[in-house]
Amino acid sequence: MSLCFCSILKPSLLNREHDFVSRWAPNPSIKPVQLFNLQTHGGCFRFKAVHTDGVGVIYPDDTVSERTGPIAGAEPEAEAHGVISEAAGTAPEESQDAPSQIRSKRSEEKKGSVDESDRESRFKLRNGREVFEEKAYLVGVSRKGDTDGSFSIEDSLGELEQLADTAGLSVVGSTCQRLATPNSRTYIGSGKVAEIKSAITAFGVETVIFDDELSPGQLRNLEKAFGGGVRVCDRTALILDIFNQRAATREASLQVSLAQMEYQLPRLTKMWSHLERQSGGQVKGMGEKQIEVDKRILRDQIGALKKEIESVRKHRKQYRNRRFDIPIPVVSLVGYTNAGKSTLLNRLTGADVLAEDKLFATLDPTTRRVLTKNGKEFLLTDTVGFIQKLPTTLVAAFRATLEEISESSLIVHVVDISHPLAEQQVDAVDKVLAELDTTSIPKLIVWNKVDNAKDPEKIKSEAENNADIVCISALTGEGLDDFCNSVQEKLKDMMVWVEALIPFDKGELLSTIHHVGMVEKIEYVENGALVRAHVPLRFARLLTPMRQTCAS
Ligand SMILES: Nc1nc2c(ncn2[C@@H]2O[C@H](COP(=O)(O)OP(=O)(O)OP(=O)(O)O)[C@@H](O)[C@H]2O)c(=O)[nH]1
Ligand SMILES: [Mg+2]
Repeated sequence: MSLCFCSILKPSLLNREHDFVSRWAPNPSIKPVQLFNLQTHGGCFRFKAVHTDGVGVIYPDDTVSERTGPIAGAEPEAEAHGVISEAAGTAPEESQDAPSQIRSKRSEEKKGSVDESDRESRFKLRNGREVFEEKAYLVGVSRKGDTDGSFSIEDSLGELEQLADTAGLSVVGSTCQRLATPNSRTYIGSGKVAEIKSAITAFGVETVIFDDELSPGQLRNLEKAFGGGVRVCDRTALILDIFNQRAATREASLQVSLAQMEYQLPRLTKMWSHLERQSGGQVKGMGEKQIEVDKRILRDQIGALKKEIESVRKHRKQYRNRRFDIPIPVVSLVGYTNAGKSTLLNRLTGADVLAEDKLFATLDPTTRRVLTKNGKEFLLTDTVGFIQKLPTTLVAAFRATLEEISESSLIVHVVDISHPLAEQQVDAVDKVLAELDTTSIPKLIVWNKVDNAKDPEKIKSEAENNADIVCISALTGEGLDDFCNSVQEKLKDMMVWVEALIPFDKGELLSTIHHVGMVEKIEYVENGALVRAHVPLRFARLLTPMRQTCAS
């Protein structure tokens, strides 16, 4: 993928020595090649390659595409999809560039290929970066028999458009097809392929985005069918790209890189088979060997990333354990992307987490202390938003972050109740929560953006009849006291009943009971304060030596 819309794999993010170096040359006159910028290009790869001595241009795109033909012994599904692109005059250091620099460099390249008058107007400022707004065309497929009440194909395409917009693309059209089973070679039928080809010409489309994950072979075949340098990609690549653009911390960058590599690993298949074709079969088997080498290198990088993420995970756990020493319950905000989680955290704690009308504004968890009006305390954690068809590689890569959720005392599921697809979004979030093994954690549902709902009164009265639902507007502040009370009630259900005699010289314990527990009665007696209260289990253990049964 190029320009603003690019899934740039950052091989040297962690260990520079793990750079993606390929030593394929069988001929001593051909120097080893360093692949310094591995990008998805419609799910396949475009390597910017230079010889390690910094000279020479190898296999421009055109050469490869001209030579692309049926591969002997290859399954149609597993057609070659690797392309080594021209890199004349490009220094290998480019791999060390920040993504924004790489982006703008690619934007520069693109500038030359687009009509002058059109060009300038299509450079837009996104997330503080100048990006070239590619023209995108969306394609969705609905399966016959898909009647589970989830997102309709139109709804899903609407969401894909939002994702494309977030990634910095301009959507110029879309189409969908109903199929019993997707075509194994091109996902959609040949008539649809022809229809999209016409749209590409008519609208000057540069990128075609499919709403479902495509196989590597399907991606390649579609790119070939559309021709003319049109990129093809799928929803997963788009989401990975947004995450890549949004990753602001080291932890998020690591997790995104891992997800990208895991997405790309199966797509390396047959990448090098062009070598066999170009050499007229004289070095038969070379491409095959190279795939293995490249896969091994990528696997090594994945291994290194996983180790690094594991150390981040341990760090995070230590930090959480330290937090557990303070017996304040942790409440996690979860929900569909754009539901208003960060706005709620900001409103309750005065935090300054980025909250905006874009998908996936938040990638890293932020925890802040909430002090309620009645003097109670709890910790509130904002987390990454979910989406339907969330790539499993992403969930797996973000496990370290998502552990925050599975170790909290209470999960608050924030729903944008004003959204026409609120119900479907709730189902999508529940699906991800089930994957995270959170069934034993109590949940509170928050219907947010009630100020924006068509019939707020109806929604409020519906919520009143359900003890597990609170209606709020994080924007206006409406219902926030009710929210805090409901959180307290839910937390109380998780607490244990204690009766303890707190000596006068341990006064600080008494004030902690007030902050984190629910005090029923305090009686001051000769040698201390006799307390009857609900307290968090961890704190109850601390009080064990002081526990006793009160007389009344
Ligand atoms: N009208 C209205 N808008 C809201 C409310 N709460 C949040 N918003 C808006 O909804 C948009 C998304 O809010 P965020 O807080 O960023 O949503 P989020 O759930 O954190 O989103 P991600 O980080 O992408 O998962 C922003 O434009 C907010 O101003 C609300 O109660 N009413
Ligand atoms: Mg957020």
